[in-house]
Amino acid sequence: MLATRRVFSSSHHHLRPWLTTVNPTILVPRFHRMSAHGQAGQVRTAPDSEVEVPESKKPRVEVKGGDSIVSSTIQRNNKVHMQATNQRPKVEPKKSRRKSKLKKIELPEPCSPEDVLWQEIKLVLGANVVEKAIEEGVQLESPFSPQEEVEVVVKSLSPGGDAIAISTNEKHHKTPWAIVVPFSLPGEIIRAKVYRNARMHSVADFVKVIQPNPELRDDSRIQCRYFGKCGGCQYQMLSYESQLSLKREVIVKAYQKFSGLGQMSVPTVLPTIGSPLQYGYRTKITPHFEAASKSLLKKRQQANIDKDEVKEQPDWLNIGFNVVGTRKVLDIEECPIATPIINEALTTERARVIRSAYTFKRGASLILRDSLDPSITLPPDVTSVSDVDQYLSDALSKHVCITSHKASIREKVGGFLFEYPASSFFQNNNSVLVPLTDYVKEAIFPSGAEKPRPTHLVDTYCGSGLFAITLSPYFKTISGIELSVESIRSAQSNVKLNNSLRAIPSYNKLISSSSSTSSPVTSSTEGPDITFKSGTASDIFSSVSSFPRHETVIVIDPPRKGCDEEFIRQVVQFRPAALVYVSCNVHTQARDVGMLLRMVDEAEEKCDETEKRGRYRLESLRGFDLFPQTAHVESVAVLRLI
Ligand SMILES: C[S@@+](CC[C@H](N)C(=O)[O-])C[C@H]1O[C@@H](n2cnc3c(N)ncnc32)[C@H](O)[C@@H]1O
Repeated sequence: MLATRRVFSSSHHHLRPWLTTVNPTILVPRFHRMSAHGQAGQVRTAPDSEVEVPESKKPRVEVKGGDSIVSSTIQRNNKVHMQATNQRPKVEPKKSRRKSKLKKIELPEPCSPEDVLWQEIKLVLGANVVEKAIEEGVQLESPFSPQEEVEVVVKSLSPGGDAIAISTNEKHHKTPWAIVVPFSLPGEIIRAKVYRNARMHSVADFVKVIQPNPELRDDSRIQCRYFGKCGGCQYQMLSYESQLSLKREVIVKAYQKFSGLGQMSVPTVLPTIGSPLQYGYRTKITPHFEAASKSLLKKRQQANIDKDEVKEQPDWLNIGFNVVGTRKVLDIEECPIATPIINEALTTERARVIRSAYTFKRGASLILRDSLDPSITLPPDVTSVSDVDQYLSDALSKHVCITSHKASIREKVGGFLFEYPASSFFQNNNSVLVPLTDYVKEAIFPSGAEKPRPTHLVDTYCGSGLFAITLSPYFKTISGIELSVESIRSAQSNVKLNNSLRAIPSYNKLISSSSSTSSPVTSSTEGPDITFKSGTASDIFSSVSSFPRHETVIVIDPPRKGCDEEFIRQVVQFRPAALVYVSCNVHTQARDVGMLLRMVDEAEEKCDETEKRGRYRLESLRGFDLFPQTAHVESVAVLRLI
């Protein structure tokens, strides 16, 4: 899963930046991911059951020094099967020591990924049982030792896509204990191999399905030969419909567990909006690789082998994504959720890394981003271009893959163009951005609304201006704020770029098909007054104090950690007509929305009748699927002043 949404995630991720010092086009911050969005290699789907794998695409199954990970997607007769497991380094069980040293149960940080998993484990084991264990204050002893294989029945899916299961063997039930295992579905019986014990649960590798859930699982849907091993995707064996409904469930549970709101305050979560593309959608991937070990470099030096002499990919060099649940790199030649242009470029980039395999002092990450060709200058100098229509048509259709983090990326979202540095944040699934931004617009301007039509927009955590600019035809005044100075510069130049393009009749003609149908407040020639400011989100309120609050909408789109309390306090004080909270982490969104509604209640209770500003209703909740085949869900919450 992975952008790093951000994908990974970003995420949605534990990221450890690590800067390299070698080849400039691949010198990007290096991230170790525990999970990433959608990163895997490709095989073509066979129409019926199993997936055909061309001979050339069979994974290399290799064991190095006894500790490497072996493909969990074992192939027999050129078919991909969800069977077999990863082989991890042998860890001798330390049973006797652990028995005598019972540790206190330490609870995870609220709303962290560990906490989200823990809440799901509690649900499976029974909250009472867990509370009792916590009260007694001891770490229960795992019934399993590392490396032990166990047959489990899956009870539920965690929001991260891992299954929460319990042993099918009653002798293990004396201790309340869950097993967390990937690639498994509710109701299934799975063979799993424990590799780590933690707070009232063991983490295990998937070994094989003993009894599938026939209503959910169909392994013939799997399009990637690395599925079951790569940490990127979790749901390729599911129908798309099932993926969307699982993602809706994640939102339902997140609001139950993390908002602190009563049932009456939370609306029925609407069905998740799917991505128009379910494969080949991802516009950014960041595969990585390790450098040769010092001893290997020394050996080659002693043997007088030139560092440029690399005939074929060395056995130790894997270029790809992390093996699920590990920091080991899986060699991946193709990622079926990435766009075709990215996959084409991946071959070239891999070859370049292989040629320079012995020149890297450290591991590094590659960056591959799908972009409209930024070498086509925009706006064009219409006086010198002979065929403006053709020129613009090329500019809006010719895709390239950018591999330098310093280069500029160009993307089209409906009738708007966005340019931003390759290293900056931008949503990683272009195909869903028109539905997403249209949805936000429709939430702001619901049909049949009697209240004053909003005229002012505050785009907080605005990045390079996605919401501010796509919503610009509908507002008189817009103000955006963002921490990254680079992104703010992009947002400012994107306003200018789009204004210049709008002045070209051929451009308007070209993009009219993708333009929105509802009537804008401002005409395209007039344009709203848009200002962007760099800073932390709560700083925006000093600049928008003159905005009429009953005609103002705030869009909130924070990173995974959500908003800080100060920001929420300022929103409560300002109290605009509506809030649209877009989030890549529904758990922090639920926490923030709950906190906001409680703060509003408190403020209303404390003040005099004349000072009351009104309460919000959480009007709607809906997921958007920005990352098909992965467990990730984007959640949009709409709050309106009653
Ligand atoms: C999920 S992205 C959304 C960006 C933009 N709305 C979009 O969709 O392209 C979150 C953005 O918040 C920015 N950010 C992180 N912390 C922030 C803060 N405290 N105040 C303002 N912006 C912040 C990040 O740089 C990032 O661009």
